[in-house]
Amino acid sequence: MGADIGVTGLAVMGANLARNLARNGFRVALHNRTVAKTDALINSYGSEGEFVRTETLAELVESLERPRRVLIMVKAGGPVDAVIDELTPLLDAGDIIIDAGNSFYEETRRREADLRQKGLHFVGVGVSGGEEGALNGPSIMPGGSQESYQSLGPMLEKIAASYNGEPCCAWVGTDGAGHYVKMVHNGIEYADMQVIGEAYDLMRSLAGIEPAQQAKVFREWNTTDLASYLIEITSEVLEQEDELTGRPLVDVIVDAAGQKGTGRWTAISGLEVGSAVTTIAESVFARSISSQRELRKITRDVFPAGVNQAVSAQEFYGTKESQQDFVEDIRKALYASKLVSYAQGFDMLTAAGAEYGWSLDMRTIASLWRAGCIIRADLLDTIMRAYETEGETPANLLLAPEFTEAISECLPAWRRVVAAAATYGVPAPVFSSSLAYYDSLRADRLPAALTQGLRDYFGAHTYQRIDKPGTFHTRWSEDRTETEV
Ligand SMILES: NC(=O)C1=CN([C@@H]2O[C@H](COP(=O)(O)OP(=O)(O)OC[C@H]3O[C@@H](n4cnc5c(N)ncnc54)[C@H](OP(=O)(O)O)[C@@H]3O)[C@@H](O)[C@H]2O)C=CC1
Ligand SMILES: O=C(CO)[C@H](O)[C@H](O)COP(=O)(O)O
Repeated sequence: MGADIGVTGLAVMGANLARNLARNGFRVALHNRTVAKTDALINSYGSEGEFVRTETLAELVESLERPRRVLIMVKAGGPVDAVIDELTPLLDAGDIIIDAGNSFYEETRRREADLRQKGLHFVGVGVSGGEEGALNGPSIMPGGSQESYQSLGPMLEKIAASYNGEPCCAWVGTDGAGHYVKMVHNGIEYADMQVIGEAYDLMRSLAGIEPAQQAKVFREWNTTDLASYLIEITSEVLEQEDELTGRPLVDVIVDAAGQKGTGRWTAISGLEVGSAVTTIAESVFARSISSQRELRKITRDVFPAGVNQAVSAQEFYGTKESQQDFVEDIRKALYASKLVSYAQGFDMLTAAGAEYGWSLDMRTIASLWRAGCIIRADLLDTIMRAYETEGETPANLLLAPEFTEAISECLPAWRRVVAAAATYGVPAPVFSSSLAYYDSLRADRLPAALTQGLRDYFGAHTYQRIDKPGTFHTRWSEDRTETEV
């Protein structure tokens, strides 16, 4: 009997997905470029299910039932193409190649089109949940053809996380749609982490609340409408003591955030599809600034922190009562900013669906993120409900009845927190830009009118008028009369 599926790429994610498949009763053929990893997996976990050890991709393909299903879980980019190039001549029409890594959706579109020509199915699948999720049930976002999902779906649904008995796995759209949805998930993940970071920084810098004490605050917040995996693990990271120094671990970690690309792609794609994903983009830039350590050092030397500002902030927020009020303000600012990042994520999904011809269903996508993935949060169940009412899809999530009241309720606190951050010089780029997004959406008039006037002045770019249809230009360098063009 052949194996049900082959997995190539047995680093943390591939190894755990393979184990998850085997634990769920599938016969799994294993392959890794470095054979020692295959052996390590079989030695440690071989008793968890049925594994077939292979040393080459040819052996892997040979060991599979038809139509063959090969899941690639290697480093995104060139390695995926290298594996596909080696696999393709070994496969037959109707076989399925699955790329479950964090591949760039445009590459998935290219690979899918290319392999379709050769009679193969190529399925780009977004997988989220990290190491633990891959093993015990991740959130799975498959793209590719609907036909391939018929063969693959039951298997993926079986190993996925479940929420109220529903699998967090559903076909989301053709070609690169799965990887696009995963990319947006990661963009939101960046924003989620950045708003948590800003809340931590403000509590510490302005109210003097130390990490261990903040762990309790985050644990408390996890019982509110902020309840989520990332809030939960924040308390664990904050209470961790460094073995070597006895200091809070967070104080000995270098303050330069890494990034592998998905956040940057989200920001770029937002610009391309014309969706203002300011909160998400600002989160990516926050990581970029953190990594410019040399520049930060030089700047700090030129503009030292205002010691007096910090002292007055401590006087203001340091007393027990004002501290409590400030912490509650920060919680509200965090929640409102988080809502904005989800609103932007879904807005760009809507725009991308139209751009790429994907029938992305926002309700389904929200449902997939309710469990298993890194951004899982109670909020996603509410978002799912916001998209449930047929014919009443909100133009923007902030306008859904589920959230309008929440935003109004958080608003005064959100403004106070942003004002405090600016007054005392604590960077809060995402709290601020999320508030600016909200204010921009609700503004009666934007200064874009002046921008249009300036564009017309220097480049004859024309403008439209509020009081009559048509396109107009003022003869700025002549007699300044207006002409319709
Ligand atoms: N880590 C995480 O939390 C998550 C990761 N992902 C994505 O899943 C994928 C796998 O991630 P992860 O498990 O962390 O592993 P890595 O991204 O670190 O990739 C390591 C794997 O890629 C293989 N590999 C690298 N280059 C090649 C090549 N040229 N040819 C063949 N194989 C190659 C390695 O083989 P060898 O052992 O021989 O070096 C190894 O199996 C990535 O796309 C990642 O972005 C998705 C969700 C969460
Ligand atoms: O996909 C993931 C989680 O959902 C991966 O952990 C990814 O590496 C996170 O992105 P980055 O490394 O850029 O923070």
